[in-house]
Amino acid sequence: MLDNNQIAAASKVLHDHWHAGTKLDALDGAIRPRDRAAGYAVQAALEKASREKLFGWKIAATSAAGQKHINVAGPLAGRILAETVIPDGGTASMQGNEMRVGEPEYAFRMARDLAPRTTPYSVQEVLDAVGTLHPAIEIPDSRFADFVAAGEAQLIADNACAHLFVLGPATTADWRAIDLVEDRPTITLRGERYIGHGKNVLGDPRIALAWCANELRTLGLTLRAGEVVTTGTCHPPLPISAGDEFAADFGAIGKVSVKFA
Ligand SMILES: C[C@H](O)CC(=O)C(=O)O
Repeated sequence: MLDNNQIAAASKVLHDHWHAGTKLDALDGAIRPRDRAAGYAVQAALEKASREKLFGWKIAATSAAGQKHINVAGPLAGRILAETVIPDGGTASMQGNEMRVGEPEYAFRMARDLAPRTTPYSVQEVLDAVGTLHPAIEIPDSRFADFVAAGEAQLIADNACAHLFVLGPATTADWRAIDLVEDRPTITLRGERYIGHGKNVLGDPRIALAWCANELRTLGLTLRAGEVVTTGTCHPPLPISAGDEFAADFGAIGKVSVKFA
């Protein structure tokens, strides 16, 4: 495990690259996290260093395609900072973005805090604390030039590939009655249509949400009222370029879009 100085040094390197829009090959051996716990410790320090308000949480790699994209075996949690949130219909800069993909996602906003616990939360317990469901788009990136080689501990330290995030309006329909497993949003990009599938997200986006609550629980954290959790891409990451518009229509759940400049 890294000591506090090593954690602070690793988070500073990542923070500086994040803000300069530059990439690194790997964290130096002396400050490189080697396991998930060390990765999350660096990520927490990164949040502190940013002095930004926490908007919510992202889950990377809840789908087979997401896992393949960053070469990990299962989900990783990351923080969404307020400065990285773009309004629905707004414009995202491609500057410094090497990953260059857009991802349609299901996002939940918490209505109330989850009470801290030592035992796992059930899916229903977490859902009972949710207020709203939203269509969302994630625009991930990595501070590692070769994110496929970085490994899960470094990817967790680097905030689970968080970069930019677009939250659509809250679903007006009774979202609790919608079958999220069989939901199939349509993504329109450069005149082509792509169909996502709720089932791709850990079998059910609600299971992904509960995974996040339980992952945070093991870190001594809990989901809080107002926080948003975006559950990971429901379609293989779609390549994007400046000039594109990425529009996702989730049917009864609603629509969300972003332009790239
Ligand atoms: C960056 C990767 O595509 C992982 C991810 O953010 C996701 O699966 O969602």
